[in-house]
Amino acid sequence: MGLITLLDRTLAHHPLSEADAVWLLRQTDPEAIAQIRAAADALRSQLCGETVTYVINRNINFTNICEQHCGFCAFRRDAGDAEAYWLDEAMIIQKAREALQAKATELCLQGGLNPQAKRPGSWAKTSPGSSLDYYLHLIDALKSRFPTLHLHAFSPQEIEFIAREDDLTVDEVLKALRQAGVDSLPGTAAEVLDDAVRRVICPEKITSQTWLNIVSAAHRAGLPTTSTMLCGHVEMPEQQVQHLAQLRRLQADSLDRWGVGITEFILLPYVGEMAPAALRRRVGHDQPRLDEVLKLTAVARLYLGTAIVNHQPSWVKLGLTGAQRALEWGCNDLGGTLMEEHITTSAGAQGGTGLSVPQIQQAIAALGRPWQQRTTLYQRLRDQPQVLLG
Ligand SMILES: C[S@@+](CC[C@H](N)C(=O)[O-])C[C@H]1O[C@@H](n2cnc3c(N)ncnc32)[C@H](O)[C@@H]1O
Ligand SMILES: Nc1c(NC[C@H](O)[C@H](O)[C@H](O)CO)[nH]c(=O)[nH]c1=O
Ligand SMILES: N[C@@H](Cc1ccc(O)cc1)C(=O)O
Ligand code: SF4
Repeated sequence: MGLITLLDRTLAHHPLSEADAVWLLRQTDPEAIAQIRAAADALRSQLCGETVTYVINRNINFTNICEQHCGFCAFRRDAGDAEAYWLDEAMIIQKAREALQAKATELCLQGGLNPQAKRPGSWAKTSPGSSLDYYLHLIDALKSRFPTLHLHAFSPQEIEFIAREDDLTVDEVLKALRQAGVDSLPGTAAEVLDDAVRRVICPEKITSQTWLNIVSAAHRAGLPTTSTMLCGHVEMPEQQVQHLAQLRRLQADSLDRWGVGITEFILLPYVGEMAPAALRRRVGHDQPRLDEVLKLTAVARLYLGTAIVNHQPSWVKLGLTGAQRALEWGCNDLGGTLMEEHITTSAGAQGGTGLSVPQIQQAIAALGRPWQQRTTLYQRLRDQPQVLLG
């Protein structure tokens, strides 16, 4: 089958096969790549329309103390290191209050896996207390004060960490967090869902199957998730497509069984500049290669098809101009204002740590597209999409 026929079939919602997706990723001819971009952009237009959405949120990375040592992570520290930090609850509440004043609808909470983060409480069996009680107390402190803020919190890796520390099941942890006020989970820690890649870049992390099981368990517990892929390091096109295939299958299964699933796909290009030297040297580039990221952005849009319709680039990692380009390669969302970001910024990302609402709106308007504020779960917040003139 020729390229044009394949792309036309995809636009007619014929699911792309894994072999065809790999073949698309291997295209190097500029004309072929232009066709792939155009098809991804057309599918975006068909499934999402022209409007580009964004969310007003604050990102809080509440501790960088982490028991793991992922090969790409410049953020983690050991307890006692000069730059180690662990925000207390009063500080987190203060940040949430500021977020609400800035009209945020969401707090995104993620941190290191800190074995000291324990509290006495109903789940505690021994003296320093339980990990789950620490997280529950934090969520309750935020939800009781700011009941309208959507709490997008804790990656599948953090869920597994809590369960392991307290000898609980993942289901028990998810149920308790949901009851306390967690509204959805960030789908980070996915990296590449291929255990050969994970052995190289994050050998201590949960396996691919455990990530899939926890995301599925979250959906079963009524918690939507996002989905991500950390790309641009040691992985091959086959492994990238394997990752997308597992997301597509998981989404079909979750929506079919529980009517709750993945809300968006976010490509996270590896930033190596200040990341640990071993992987940085092996990868051989410090900032994302935009043309590779854009091609993968387009193929992800085409492969995920009607299964995951919202695609978001990471402006933190690509810069706002790179993220604008991604909006022409299949993306329909610009993500959050963030207000602060520490994870990829500490790795040397150049996109900055926050965007104002006017910056986001102007970046979208400059592409001639309407913008609209959304909630975390993609409900549109204003009645009419608006276009900034001039
Ligand atoms: C830092 S972790 C925070 C939550 C938790 N510690 C975990 O690993 O799931 C969130 C995500 O940031 C991303 N990340 C970390 N370092 C990065 C880097 N140098 N470049 C791009 N993304 C990075 C990874 O995809 C990781 O899963
Ligand atoms: N939280 C970080 C993000 N993105 C989060 C999104 O803005 C938002 O929470 C999501 O779209 C929910 O629907 N990106 C980063 O690069 N770093 C973060 O810490
Ligand atoms: N964008 C992710 C969260 C995230 C992404 C990248 C990071 O480096 C950190 C966090 C989500 O909302 O699900
Ligand atoms: S990516 Fe997450 S788990 Fe891995 S070292 Fe960094 S903070 Fe820890």
